[in-house]
Amino acid sequence: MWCWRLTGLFNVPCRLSRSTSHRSAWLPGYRKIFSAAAARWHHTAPESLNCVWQLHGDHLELRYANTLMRFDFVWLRDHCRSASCYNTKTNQRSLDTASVDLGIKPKAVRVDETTLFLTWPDGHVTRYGLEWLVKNSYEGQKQQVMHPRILWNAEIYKQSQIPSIDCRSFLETDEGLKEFLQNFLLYGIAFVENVTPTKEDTEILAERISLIRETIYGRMWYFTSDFSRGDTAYTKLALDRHTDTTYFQEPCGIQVFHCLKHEGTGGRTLLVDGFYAADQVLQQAPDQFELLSKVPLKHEYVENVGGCHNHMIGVGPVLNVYPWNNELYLIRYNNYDRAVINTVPYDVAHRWYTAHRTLTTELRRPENELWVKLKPGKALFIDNWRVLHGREAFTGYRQLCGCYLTRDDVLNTARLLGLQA
Ligand SMILES: C[N+](C)(C)CCCC[C@H](N)C(=O)O
Ligand SMILES: O=C(O)CCC(=O)C(=O)O
Ligand SMILES: [Fe+2]
Repeated sequence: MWCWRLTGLFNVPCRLSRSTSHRSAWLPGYRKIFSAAAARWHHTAPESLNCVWQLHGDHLELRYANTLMRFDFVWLRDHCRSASCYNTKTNQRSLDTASVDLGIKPKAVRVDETTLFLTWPDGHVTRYGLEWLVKNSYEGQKQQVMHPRILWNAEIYKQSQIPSIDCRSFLETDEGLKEFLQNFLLYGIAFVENVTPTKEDTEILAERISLIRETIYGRMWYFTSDFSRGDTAYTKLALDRHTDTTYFQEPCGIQVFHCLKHEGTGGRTLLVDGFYAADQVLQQAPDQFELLSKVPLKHEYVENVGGCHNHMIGVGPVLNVYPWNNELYLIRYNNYDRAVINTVPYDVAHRWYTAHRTLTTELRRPENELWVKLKPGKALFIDNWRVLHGREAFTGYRQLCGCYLTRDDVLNTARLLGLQA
């Protein structure tokens, strides 16, 4: 499996395994530090280079498992897992962090093969497993991806021949559900087949993996081209690729679509991996990627049709990345619902339009477009934080049902099944 990482705004993402790629980046510098300070480094055992450490004025430096880590002393006191500091039954901290002296420094440090021991001025002893430190340190985190993913264009997606999961296996077995969720996490889309084409059966599917997110559109919704709501979705017109609910402070995490009926032509669904396109931007123009991840934008939904009156505003950049490793986690892209740009001065606005054009060009490449015709019985789950959807214009009567899901609850289900989410 490819492990795609956005290693840094000004780096090209790589497909190398995580340890090799990062180590090569810092090893020369590290060697220098290491040899200059060699006399003061402490080893686990004289013959072992497994773990070495050094106490500095304001931090502890530790090298273990090819990771050079630096820990703040308050951090080390704060994360103490001793019985008086941490409740392992609830997995909650009991220590009052505000009671820790900000100038605290360990009075003794010792390391054996597996554990770091710190004795604090008041005599309290903190123990850390070295493996735990690697996993939980900033330096360790930087080398990890939060969400393993496979970025795709139409060819890659088709080549991987991801099967749809049978409805019964999805509903009745953990293996079926897990396979579905693994596909969903990796690709941002997944299908369930042999679903009874009703709103009620679609609801049962949704509830198998998450809480349903009720919105201004309701809990489970039906929609046709009756313009019952003041939005283009409720017409027969084509809809260009977009993500939904960009005008929420937290856009809906997942969208479920199930076509219950279509007597007519057209109406195919378009799917585009927004992260694949963003990754192309990162490679071609990292400064444009950065701008798209920094400029805050407003999206807005103003509705005054029939009895429906709504005014929603959501603020956030087009690309949302974790600042410590630059990994993308959310794309907000909806040119219909984007509001007036008044959050940046004119020159930044112009640079933003250039960057938006680069991203749009990638999103519109025909080779990135996956077209599917939704049919009764086949439900589609879309990661609305990653994969854009659109539709072709259509004729005739077409009825879609579906709902939005809360992202936290989908990821919760995935983690409980042992998946990294
Ligand atoms: C899915 N459903 C028909 C209920 C709502 C459609 C919302 C459409 C809106 N322009 C957006 O992109 O958020
Ligand atoms: O009609 C469709 O296939 C999708 C319309 C749409 O974008 C939506 O409902 O969010
Ligand atoms: Fe939509």
